[in-house]
Amino acid sequence: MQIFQLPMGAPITTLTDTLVESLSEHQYCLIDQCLPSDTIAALCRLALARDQQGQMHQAGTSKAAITNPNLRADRIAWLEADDPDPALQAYFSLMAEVQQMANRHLMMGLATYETHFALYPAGSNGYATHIDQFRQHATQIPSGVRSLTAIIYLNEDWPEQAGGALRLYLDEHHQPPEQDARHLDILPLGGRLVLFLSAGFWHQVLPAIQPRVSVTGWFKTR
Ligand SMILES: O=C(O)CCC(=O)C(=O)O
Ligand SMILES: [Fe+2]
Repeated sequence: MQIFQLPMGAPITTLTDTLVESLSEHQYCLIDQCLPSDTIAALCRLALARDQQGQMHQAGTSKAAITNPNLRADRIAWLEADDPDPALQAYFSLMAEVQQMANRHLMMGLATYETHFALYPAGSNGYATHIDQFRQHATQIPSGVRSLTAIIYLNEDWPEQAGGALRLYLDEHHQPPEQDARHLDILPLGGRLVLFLSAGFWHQVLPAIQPRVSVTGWFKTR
């Protein structure tokens, strides 16, 4: 598994090269330190504060896309791009850059972005194996569908024994794959950005013994 580390204050060309190369070659991309650590910490505090203020709600699942609707443990709060919070502004700017790069260099035609904080409580079961996009008929042009998934993890540190990895299944499967099918286990380390083609990967969140905080979004094509 290749994980790119962005040097502090890396020029945007470094991010572009990494993202474009990795997405076109593997259809996924992992970048550590995607935002300064104080921004990640501020986002984490904000997510926890919103939870404490009762602004998060139990996430639902879309029937056709999930194998076991009883197994999605996170609480979520949707986010608005015009939120004045500085950490959220930094987050939305980074996502705007990602969108621009994907469109300019990979012709992805990404038009809109929807995003939420997610908080999996301590001892949660995670999120059962699912895919973020309904499968389209090969001749259909996808429209208004989730095309690129973007997750940034917000826990400052994350010991491996805490569980909670994102298990990304690597091969194409027409049905949810068995747990031991070829996969990557990606630890939810603060500042780590994971991008993948929404239609391309079955994935799940493994059970975690500690609270797991992230911000997850989807770029949609029109
Ligand atoms: O948090 C993660 O690692 C993945 C979350 C996810 O798959 C989803 O919200 O659709
Ligand atoms: Fe997902």
